[in-house]
Amino acid sequence: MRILVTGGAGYIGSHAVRALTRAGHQPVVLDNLVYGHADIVEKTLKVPLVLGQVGDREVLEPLLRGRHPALDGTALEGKPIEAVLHFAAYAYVGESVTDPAKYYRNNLGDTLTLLEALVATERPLPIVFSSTCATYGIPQQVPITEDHPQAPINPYGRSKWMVEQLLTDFAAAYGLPSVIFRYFNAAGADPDGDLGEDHNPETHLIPRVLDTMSGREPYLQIFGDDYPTPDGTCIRDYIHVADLADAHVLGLERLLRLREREETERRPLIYNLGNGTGYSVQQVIETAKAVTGRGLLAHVAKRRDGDPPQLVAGATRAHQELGWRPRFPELETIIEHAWTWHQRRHQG
Ligand SMILES: NC(=O)c1ccc[n+]([C@@H]2O[C@H](COP(=O)([O-])OP(=O)(O)OC[C@H]3O[C@@H](n4cnc5c(N)ncnc54)[C@H](O)[C@@H]3O)[C@@H](O)[C@H]2O)c1
Ligand SMILES: O=c1ccn([C@@H]2O[C@H](COP(=O)(O)OP(=O)(O)O[C@H]3O[C@H](CO)[C@@H](O)[C@H](O)[C@H]3O)[C@@H](O)[C@H]2O)c(=O)[nH]1
Repeated sequence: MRILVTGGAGYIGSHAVRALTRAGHQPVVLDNLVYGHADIVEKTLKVPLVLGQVGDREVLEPLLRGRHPALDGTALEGKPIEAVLHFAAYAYVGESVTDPAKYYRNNLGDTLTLLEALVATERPLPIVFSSTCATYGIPQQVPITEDHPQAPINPYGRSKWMVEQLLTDFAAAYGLPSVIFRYFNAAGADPDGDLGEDHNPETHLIPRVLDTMSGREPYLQIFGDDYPTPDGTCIRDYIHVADLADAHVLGLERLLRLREREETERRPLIYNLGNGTGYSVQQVIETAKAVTGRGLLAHVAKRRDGDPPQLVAGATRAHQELGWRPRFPELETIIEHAWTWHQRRHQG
């Protein structure tokens, strides 16, 4: 099936493109390349890349009908899109606080345009949406299950939460089939070593630890060691990016099957994606030392605004309903794959 992957030139989207191809689907990427990498799509993944903004109807409408040329000039053979994986968004929490308009315009505004285009087709096209554990805000209890109240504490999280509301309303009113995945902390890299995390700027913990260990950064800042956790540093649930990618194929195929049997529910299917195990910042550093055999200089800095002390997923629903089984649940493996990618990337 021809599947549109918005944000497919980015970190998680590119891994999902690989998983889709391996499952026999034909992905087409739409990305504005503000943060994505054209080479990864065209040379590594070898799938068509359309350069454009998700909110641009002049790109979107012909693209959904398979009539928009790819960046390299090739046509899409008129084969229409049958479903969408929607990764495209801006995801810098700190920037969302200082420039919320950018986040609401891109993450909410563009997504509204996309959803309108999906329901304007003959039969609403299924969509899988990248949401986040940041929609829960400060958790009342961990592990966090899908029915935990949502109270996001920054504009990024609110933009994702608002899209969840749109999907709920579009399902009820127009029968738009959707899956909402609330990811915990995406990490790691494709085990083949040719895909991985390449954000600029990079704010995520594991790549920053590795940048420091390889001498690209002089030291690591630990944002706060006075949290109510056993060692005082924040606890997160790190989930391998290839496991996230597998979940997307399962979620998509479930939507397609339900639609085929005309059993589409008039509400989104919502799943947390995490391993259910939390690691503190300090534990991540110790594990990275063991994996890489390198040391690093770390300073305790003040808390980063908006960081909840502890985020750990309750993800049994995805296991039970989708048959999702993470292949790489161990933090060691996640860091090992990230390290392989990191070294390869910096060797060019
Ligand atoms: N990385 C994480 O830990 C994490 C956790 C939870 C949720 N998410 C969500 O997962 C998704 C992917 O995250 P990522 O880490 O791969 O980010 P990323 O920045 O690597 O990828 C996003 C891609 O989308 C593109 N893009 C952004 N807005 C666009 C638009 N309006 N039109 C076209 N292209 C656009 C960017 O150029 C980029 O290539 C995002 O929606 C993010 O909010 C990520
Ligand atoms: O240099 C660093 C970087 C991070 N941290 C800490 O490490 C933990 C993990 O941070 P990070 O890797 O930046 O991820 P989160 O901020 O936990 O991820 C959030 O940010 C993502 C957007 O990038 C959201 O989508 C996720 O759902 C949300 O959990 C946090 O406690 C940070 O304070 C440090 O101490 N030093």
